[in-house]
Amino acid sequence: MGKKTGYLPENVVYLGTTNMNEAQSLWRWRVGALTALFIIDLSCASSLYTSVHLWNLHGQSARGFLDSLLDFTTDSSDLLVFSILRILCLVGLAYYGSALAWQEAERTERAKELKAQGPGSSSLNGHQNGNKSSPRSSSINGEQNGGLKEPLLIRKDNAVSNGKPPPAKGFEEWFSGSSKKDIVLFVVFLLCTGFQAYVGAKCVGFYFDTTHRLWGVKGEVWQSVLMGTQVAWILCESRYVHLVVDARRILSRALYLRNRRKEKEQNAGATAFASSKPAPGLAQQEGTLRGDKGLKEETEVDQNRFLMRAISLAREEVCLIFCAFACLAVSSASGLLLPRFQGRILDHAINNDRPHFKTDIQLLIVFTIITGLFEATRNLCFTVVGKRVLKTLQDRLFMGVVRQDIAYFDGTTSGELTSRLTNDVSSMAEPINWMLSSIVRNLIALVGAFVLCFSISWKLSMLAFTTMAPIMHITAVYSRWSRELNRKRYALLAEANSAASEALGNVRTVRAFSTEEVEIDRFKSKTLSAMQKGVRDAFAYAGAVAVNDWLDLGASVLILWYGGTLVMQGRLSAGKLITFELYWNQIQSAYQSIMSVLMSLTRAAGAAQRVLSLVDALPDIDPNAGTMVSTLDGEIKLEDVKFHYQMRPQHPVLTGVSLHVGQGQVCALVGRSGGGKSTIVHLLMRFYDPTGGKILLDGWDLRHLNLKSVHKHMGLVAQDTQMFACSIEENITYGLTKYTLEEMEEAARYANAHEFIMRFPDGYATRVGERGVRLSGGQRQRIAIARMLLRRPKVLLLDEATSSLDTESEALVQQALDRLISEGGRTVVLVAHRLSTVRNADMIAVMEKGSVVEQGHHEELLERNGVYQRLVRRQLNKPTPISAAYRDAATTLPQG
Ligand SMILES: Nc1ncnc2c1ncn2[C@@H]1O[C@H](COP(=O)(O)OP(=O)(O)OP(=O)(O)O)[C@@H](O)[C@H]1O
Repeated sequence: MGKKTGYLPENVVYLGTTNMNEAQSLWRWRVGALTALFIIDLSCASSLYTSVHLWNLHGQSARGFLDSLLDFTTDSSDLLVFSILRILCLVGLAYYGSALAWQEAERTERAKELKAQGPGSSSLNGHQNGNKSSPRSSSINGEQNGGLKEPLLIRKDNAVSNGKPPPAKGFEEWFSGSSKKDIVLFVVFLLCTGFQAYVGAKCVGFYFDTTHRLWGVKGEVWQSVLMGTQVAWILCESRYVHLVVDARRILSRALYLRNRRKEKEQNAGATAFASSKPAPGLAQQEGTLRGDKGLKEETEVDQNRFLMRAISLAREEVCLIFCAFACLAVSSASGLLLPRFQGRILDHAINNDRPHFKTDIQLLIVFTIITGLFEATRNLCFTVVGKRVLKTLQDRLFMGVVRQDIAYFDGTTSGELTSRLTNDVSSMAEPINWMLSSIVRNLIALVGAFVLCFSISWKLSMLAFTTMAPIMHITAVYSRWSRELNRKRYALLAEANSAASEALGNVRTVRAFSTEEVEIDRFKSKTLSAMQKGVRDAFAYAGAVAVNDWLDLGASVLILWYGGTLVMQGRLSAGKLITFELYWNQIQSAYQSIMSVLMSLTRAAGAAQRVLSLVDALPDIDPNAGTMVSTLDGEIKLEDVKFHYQMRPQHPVLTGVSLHVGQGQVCALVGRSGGGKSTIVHLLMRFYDPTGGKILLDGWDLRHLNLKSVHKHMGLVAQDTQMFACSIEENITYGLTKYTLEEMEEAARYANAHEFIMRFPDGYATRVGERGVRLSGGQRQRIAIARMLLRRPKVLLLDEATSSLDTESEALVQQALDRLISEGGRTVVLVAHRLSTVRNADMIAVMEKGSVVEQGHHEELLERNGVYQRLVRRQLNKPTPISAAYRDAATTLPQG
């Protein structure tokens, strides 16, 4: 399921929903579940109490009840009383925590509104400005499709992204924030864990009824199940109080946003909110997933979804996975038997039972070899699967990126994309690798060891498991916190990547302006912030692991204490105690392995979201859809074409362009810089679709034609000549599978490129460097022209194709183009500033303010005494560039 607002970048935290119905049902459901838990808890306690008192007729009177309260081993009155007290406390704490969550949600929303209104706002009352909400505030509060369907967002502190540390919080602000609520929740946790430990301790010392039966089942079993259930429910209660508080926050936020929306609608009229368009702030946000028609939904990835996707990615490797699972089954089964043999060997040694001792030693050796062998094979299979999944993922992501609409690339940077292709993919694939190899194995080990522990001594197991609740709680708290932190960290790493590739891509400018230090600082500030987050995560992780380890050791002490007592009483053999301890260690290590996989899944969920969103996003302009075109006459018609770029929606570039270029005609687009000439070329190539009107090619709407087949008949030489880091030959023949060397050389000759190419020692094999840096601008442009000519297109689009050339080269290239044009049968649309380039065109279209203001021949337009004549006159009177530069400098630079 995707989010309604489209792609949500890493500085956004998902909190749930603002849909009122969803929020309310979430709240009701969680409150209901907590109530049910309380009822079960109380039922367990009272059933236990009743069974003890009915069967033992113990503590009938009020006095007896009070006495039995302190009777730890034979009565359960204490459990009943403590259950009632605990439930009352939890209800109170849940209520108070919910109230705090409510306040917190409102405060956060108001602060966000304030922030969005800018530094000018001085009070917390954002209501006065309701009718002129800034783009940012409307992006947060705006709801699409007329409903409260927008997800809840919290933006990270912008200061972090600017490389500056966020302002320090005052104690008041700190303490009045979510910390109070966290303290309440911590108290809930302590309370529940304390009671759990109490019930656990009671389990081992309690005298269960061995004489009575109910429905054929022994009283001992009934009572131990009741007590065991209570231990489990207490853990659930703690968790559910957290969930209720969280649901309250989501509900209060939804309510707050609904009220604010109503207020704003009353103030500003329904128009502002009834619009189904996304708010401009969000629409222009960089790094968002967008298609040609606007923002896109992002694939939301949480742990579970990540798991499902990982499984579906690994589906192709089903044979290897099957083999791995077979090995896993054998190694797990034999691995689970090892502690049993170890315990038995110890018992045989104590009892001096040599024959059994020897047999068990032999069996232990055999099972150890089997376990190791199958374990190694399983590992190998899963590692190979992991590597293959990584490759599939990399390929799919690259496919996903390349096929995106051009509008997407307008709103992102190559550094950001490189970061996705490298960092994010490997961060996502790493846990998949682990997960496949470790999660199932550890689950088997965990469940198996759990059952075996209970079979050895259920009381010992109950005691040991009381430490599981805090371990699980700490792990859950850490993993939630770490997920958000890592989401931010990945975003910062992408920003660092972006800064680096920008600096490296413009390294000459950086050198010319001596801004190396500035660029280094910019990069460092990003990596520093990312590193700080990583270090914080490492500290928290170390803390969580340390506490878990202590608890783990604590459990071992409990096992040895109670187990040792049982051994001394002769109720348990030393070997069984050792077996139990070994199984317990297995449970611990399996649990920790599962947790670390889950934690790495959590960390990787942020990266996975960035990767899978692109993998899943289909372009709005599908180059493979539409009617195939086998030949093209080349007639072009623009009918009232309107257009604006998504990143600047408030600035219309074309306001209604109508133009007809007949088959084989040459049309020159002229006009002021920024008038929209290149935009028309982009629309003809269908890099974007017009926002109004239509473009017809041979009478067909361009949107209905198969773009790939259309592009075969079109040639573009763009303003910024694009080269690949390979040989000149590869650059000229780019995208062609069939060509002859003669054809290539002919194209190069046509473009007046052959001569300079042959002057290079390696000729056509000369490598041009990244983006053609080893060539001059003019050389690059001539190679681009040769590339286009080799395809012999029916429609030529020349966007200032000779702009980088000196007068001599321009004359040479112009000659080549003239020759090509004069061959006839080709429609040419050329954008040019130089008079010499446009004067021979069949038609000149003069563009101003997004529309064609004049059309006609050169002479015709000159006679009109209009915009074209002024342009020509200005060009004829144009001072030399150098004097113009001096003049501009003199008028624009501050004097003195
Ligand atoms: N990808 C883009 N996103 C947002 N705005 C853009 C984008 N490309 C161009 N623009 C804006 O659109 C307007 C028209 O640009 P265009 O490149 O079509 O002008 P032009 O007439 O070709 O200019 P020039 O002669 O200088 O090349 C300009 O204001 C420009 O800033």
